[in-house]
Amino acid sequence: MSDTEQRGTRTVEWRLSAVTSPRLADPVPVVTAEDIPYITDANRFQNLSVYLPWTPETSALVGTPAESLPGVEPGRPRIQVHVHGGAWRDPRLTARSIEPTVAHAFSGTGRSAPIAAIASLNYTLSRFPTHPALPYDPIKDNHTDPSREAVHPQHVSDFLHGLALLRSFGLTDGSYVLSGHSCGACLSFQSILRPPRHYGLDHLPAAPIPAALIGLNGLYDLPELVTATGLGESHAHLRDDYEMFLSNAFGADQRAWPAASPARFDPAEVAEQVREGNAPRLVVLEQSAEDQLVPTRQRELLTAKLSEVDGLRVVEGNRCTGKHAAPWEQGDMIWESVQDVLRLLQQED
Ligand SMILES: N[C@@H](CC(=O)c1ccccc1NC=O)C(=O)O
Repeated sequence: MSDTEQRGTRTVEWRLSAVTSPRLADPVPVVTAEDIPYITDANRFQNLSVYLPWTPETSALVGTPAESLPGVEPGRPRIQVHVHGGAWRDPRLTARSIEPTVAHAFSGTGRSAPIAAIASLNYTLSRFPTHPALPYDPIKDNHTDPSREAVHPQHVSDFLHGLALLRSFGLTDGSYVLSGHSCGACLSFQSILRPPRHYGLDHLPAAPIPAALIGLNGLYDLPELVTATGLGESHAHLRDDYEMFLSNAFGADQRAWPAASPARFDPAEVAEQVREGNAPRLVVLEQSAEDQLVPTRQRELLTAKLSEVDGLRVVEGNRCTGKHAAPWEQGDMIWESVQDVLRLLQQED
């Protein structure tokens, strides 16, 4: 292993690799640094990966330690940061799920890509005692895997530690677009629209502020996911699954769920964050009408709530179609959505 031990965290070197998308004929070469820990004595999910397009400049980085994000421009959105989904519990859905999107973003060889880097974060998961192949129950398994025992607000805490590492790599306010899929969308909106103190995380630094937030097939109103009206007829059969994984991720006391739900944030408080420059002015919400896991009502509720926020532009995107996982599995939809956001941001300049 070429990694070197340092201060209880690992330094990871840039290496040449390739990523694929089912929608592209050929693998796309990239320069990547994978699984960079963002906290001392990290568990196996407290890390992030960075992907760069393969260019003469980035080739020169291969074999050197990944310590900065090349191509950051102050105040210009040149970076995408992504948070994966998986119901806060699926160990098979990781930061690598952004790779098909990376392939689309960096497939135009010779042309300079509109963004300079894509970072993708892992975070500690919650228990998943009923996973068909990889079940984990803290009591039965005698706490052998802390990387699968998170309870809210640990997911937010991990994500903020990850953004703090990216800040030390050069990420600044306005220099990136933040995307999240499913529970990753929930985590992004939780972490950016409310300050750390909302979760009792006052000891953590606030995140660098993204230029825009993109929610993809996201979960935004947790109490509604366990009610008949919230789920609707099409998704009513998922009630017990939702109740199980939301209880594992947020605690069984459902009185704590509203404060953790982006669709229930106080619009006046979010407006104050926007006014002070501590939250983005643009939010794009993507929701596939054919999503078999997330009811479209989740997006409707968040659109309605965030439309009450003075100074915030809320746009319903139309790039996501097909099943719940299609956006990250195929990559092209997420990349189209990021490009839409870059265009919307340009219009505002
Ligand atoms: N394979 C996943 C399914 C899943 O991710 C999921 C299921 C229902 C509603 C939302 C989901 N994902 C959100 O992150 C699981 O069962 O953990």
